[in-house]
Amino acid sequence: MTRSLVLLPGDGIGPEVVAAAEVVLQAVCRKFSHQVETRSFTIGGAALRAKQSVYPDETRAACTAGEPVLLGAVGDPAFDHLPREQKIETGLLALRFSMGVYANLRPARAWEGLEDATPFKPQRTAGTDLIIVRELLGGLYFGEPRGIASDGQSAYNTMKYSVGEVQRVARVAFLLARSRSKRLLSVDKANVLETSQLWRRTVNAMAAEYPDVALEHQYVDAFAMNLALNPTRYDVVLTENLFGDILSDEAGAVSGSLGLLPSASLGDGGALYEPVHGSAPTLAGRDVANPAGAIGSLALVFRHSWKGEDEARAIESALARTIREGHRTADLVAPGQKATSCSQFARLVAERI
Ligand SMILES: NC(=O)c1ccc[n+]([C@@H]2O[C@H](COP(=O)([O-])OP(=O)(O)OC[C@H]3O[C@@H](n4cnc5c(N)ncnc54)[C@H](O)[C@@H]3O)[C@@H](O)[C@H]2O)c1
Ligand SMILES: CC(C)[C@H](C(=O)O)[C@@H](O)C(=O)O
Ligand SMILES: [Mg+2]
Repeated sequence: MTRSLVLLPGDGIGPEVVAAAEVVLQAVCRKFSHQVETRSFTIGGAALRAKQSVYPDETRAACTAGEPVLLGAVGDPAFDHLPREQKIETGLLALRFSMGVYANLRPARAWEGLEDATPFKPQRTAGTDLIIVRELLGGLYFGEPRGIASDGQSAYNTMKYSVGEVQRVARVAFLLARSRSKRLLSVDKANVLETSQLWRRTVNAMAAEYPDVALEHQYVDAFAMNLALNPTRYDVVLTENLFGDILSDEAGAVSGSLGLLPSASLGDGGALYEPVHGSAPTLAGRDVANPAGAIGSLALVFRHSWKGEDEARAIESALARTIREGHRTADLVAPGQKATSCSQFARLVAERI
């Protein structure tokens, strides 16, 4: 059977980390005798330059046809001045919205061999293995009305959630918790925000359907601290869009680098896979980016889209072994120390599949 994967290399380091994931994909196909056909489309600044649109029609058609999509990153400082409707980041949100991917799974773990690479004490981070389930299509990112007043002296965004929006992402989190440690933490700001009060009430009401899952709640400010103090305490963490965006970058620091974090965005149809990091413009074109987040995202393609748990584990084990054996990209070495390049790191992972 031939599987299809849509590739969106995007901007900055995006094409380099996607190319790294492709090298690993080829190794997986050889080992497991799979055939995967890849097709690449433009998005973001690259698409704006080539097609005058951040999310061109042919890219949209490919991404909404039901096949999994692997995105590198988007973002280009040359276009930061554009108004919101034309912004590259607005194109990324349009991609996610068009694919209907409301549950963004962002796993973060401590890596054996990287104990000295985080600012945290290894005895606190060792054993960290958590997944943030970030609601991806609601909240402040999409709420209307939004805008800047005509006199330019004030601006506003709307934080909005419906019961249905909370239920569909909470269901993913409850089921994930059931398949793991049976513990679910929901993070909100219910002491201040009505959206969070609705969020908490909805999640509490659903808990009866999952009596085997122990549900806990924390306010987002307290959890931001606890994630740094005690990351090993947490397993599945459910939260709304903006809180999840911020907390997942913090989880990147707990792991050692944002470049290590993969993600899977799931909905009722298609699935979008992307490293958590952005286009890191200062690293682009230098073969220095860490491709682990993109390679880990490929593992998630196998796990969630292709029912390929063995393949996913093979990729994750090869990644862990490469890191354990001391191969580190520039983000993980001390200044002046020799680093493994992005492309070389990918080859090392591929050899270990
Ligand atoms: N999913 C996405 O496409 C996505 C995500 C985040 C940011 N962005 C966009 O990317 C651009 C840059 O944003 P930013 O600087 O805030 O975030 P960023 O994630 O690009 O970079 C943050 C920091 O992490 C480092 N970093 C990120 N990825 C790395 C990797 N793979 N290897 C080594 N180091 C890595 C960068 O050098 C930088 O120091 C912006 O245009 C932003 O909107 C896109
Ligand atoms: C670039 C931006 C729109 C995006 C987000 O906020 O979702 C990014 O920060 C992420 O974490 O994927
Ligand atoms: Mg982010």
